Amino acid sequence: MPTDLEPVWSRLRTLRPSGERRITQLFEKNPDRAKAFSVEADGLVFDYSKTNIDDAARDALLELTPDLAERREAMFTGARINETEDRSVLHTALRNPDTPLTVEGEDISAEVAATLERMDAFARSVRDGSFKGQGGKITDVVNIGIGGSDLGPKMATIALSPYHDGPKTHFVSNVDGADIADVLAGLNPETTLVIVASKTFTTIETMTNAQTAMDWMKASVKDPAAQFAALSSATDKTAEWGIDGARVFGFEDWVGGRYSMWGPIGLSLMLAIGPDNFREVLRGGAAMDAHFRNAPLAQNMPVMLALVGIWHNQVNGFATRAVLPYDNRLSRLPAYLQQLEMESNGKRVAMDGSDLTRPSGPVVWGEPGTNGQHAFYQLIHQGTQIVPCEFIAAARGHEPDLDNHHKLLLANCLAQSEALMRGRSLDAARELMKQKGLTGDELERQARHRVFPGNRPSTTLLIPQLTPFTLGQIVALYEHRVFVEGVIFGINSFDQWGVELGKELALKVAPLLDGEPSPDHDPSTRALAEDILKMRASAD
Ligand SMILES: O=P(O)(O)OC[C@H]1O[C@H](O)[C@H](O)[C@@H](O)[C@@H]1O
Repeated sequence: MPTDLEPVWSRLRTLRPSGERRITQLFEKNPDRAKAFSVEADGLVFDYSKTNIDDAARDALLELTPDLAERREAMFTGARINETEDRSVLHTALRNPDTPLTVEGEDISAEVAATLERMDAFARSVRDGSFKGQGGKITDVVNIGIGGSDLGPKMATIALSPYHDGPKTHFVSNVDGADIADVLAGLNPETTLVIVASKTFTTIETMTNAQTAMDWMKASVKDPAAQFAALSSATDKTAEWGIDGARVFGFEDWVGGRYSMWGPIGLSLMLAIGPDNFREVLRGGAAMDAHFRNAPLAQNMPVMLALVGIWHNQVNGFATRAVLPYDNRLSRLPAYLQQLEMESNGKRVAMDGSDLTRPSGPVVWGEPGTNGQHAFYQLIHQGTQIVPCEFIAAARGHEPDLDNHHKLLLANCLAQSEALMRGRSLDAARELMKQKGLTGDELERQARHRVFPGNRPSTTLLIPQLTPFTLGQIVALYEHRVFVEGVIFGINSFDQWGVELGKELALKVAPLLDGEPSPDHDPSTRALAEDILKMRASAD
């Protein structure tokens, strides 16, 4: 029976700062605040001092976690915590292949290690050219997958481009033919390896793209299936595609799609950066696991990241959060986190089926800095909504010759969080206008446009450098944040029934586009389908 947290939630509401209290005052009161409201984990620093959380609020937030230790152990040890699908949740086992783990009589770690060895051997053979396409050494790899079978490997492959020394890696996800057409254009089928990544091996987008790739390959090579590999939990289905079992890498249903980049779904990443670097990603994830399992809650990075998020969304009512990596190679991290966070915690009922009494997860969005600064930061600084910002920055880049760029990047990151907190008062804005020679009503009017309310919260995650190890730490950090939030909300973070509906509906609508009458659809949908048919006909 989960502990009743209502009294803690009520207290948290009373601890929301009144309009008068500013974050800057918290720093005045406590000169050690920057350190006291930061957490370290194996070289990573998470600074949440530029938020309106004070000691009392932090203490109360920590009281939201009475069940956490027990639930955390339940996850790590393979209890069936995904109750609506009756499954264990063991993606952590994928990055801890050397830690013995037996679940329900099955030696999980041995299975994980064996699959990793097979991936390793296959990746080496592709990279060294001993595995050949029908036109010689593999030059290009196309990963076909969607959702969790795309976002993780794609995000990580972009993030780790300085480590690429394997074949060029491409990703196709959208069922829009434009996606696969653009990727295949210019590739040589004789030296391309196609990876079909799908946990279920039934996802219509992926299967449609895979068929198109197979047809493309068939037009040029004798044995197209020989240049296909498959990553799936449904290894029975991969056989139907004629893909040799030696190139099929299976995983169990205890790996959720959005948590799957650590295992076979990461094959495209492994091919790009090599098995040794891939294992470094795993080591980074495992280091964050150990930290999450062992660090006291107040010094526990995923726990504090989760509690800060809860403070902003559930307690203060800020509806979204922005993830702002000041690292161009983390350009797909916001998209990755959108699936991780919103598919996991975008729920409306508790584990027992009862309605939630407060919001679950917020809307997550973002773009790399500094690009975002020249686009949507206007709203973040001066809009009427408060958007808590999660800045991410690496102390060092990978381009020593361009260190001037990197310092400027970092300066921008720090400047933004400082400006969000401090703002600019009306008096300071008036002074600026005075210096420009304005007076009277015009000075006042112009000054008001230049006021920044400030007191806007942000956190900063600092990493030494974006490496395979630190990327592993970051991804595992966010995974565990989602877990902690899910435990506190009392929801199941590991199912995704909300996505299933879309899959069913698309199949039901398809006949409309073939001109078949279908009274089951609403008038708007029918009218739109008719317009589409008319437009398509007039273009013929
Ligand atoms: O890997 P697949 O079985 O093809 O699934 C791909 C994606 O499908 C659905 O959209 C699920 O909601 C995602 O969690 C999953 O990652």
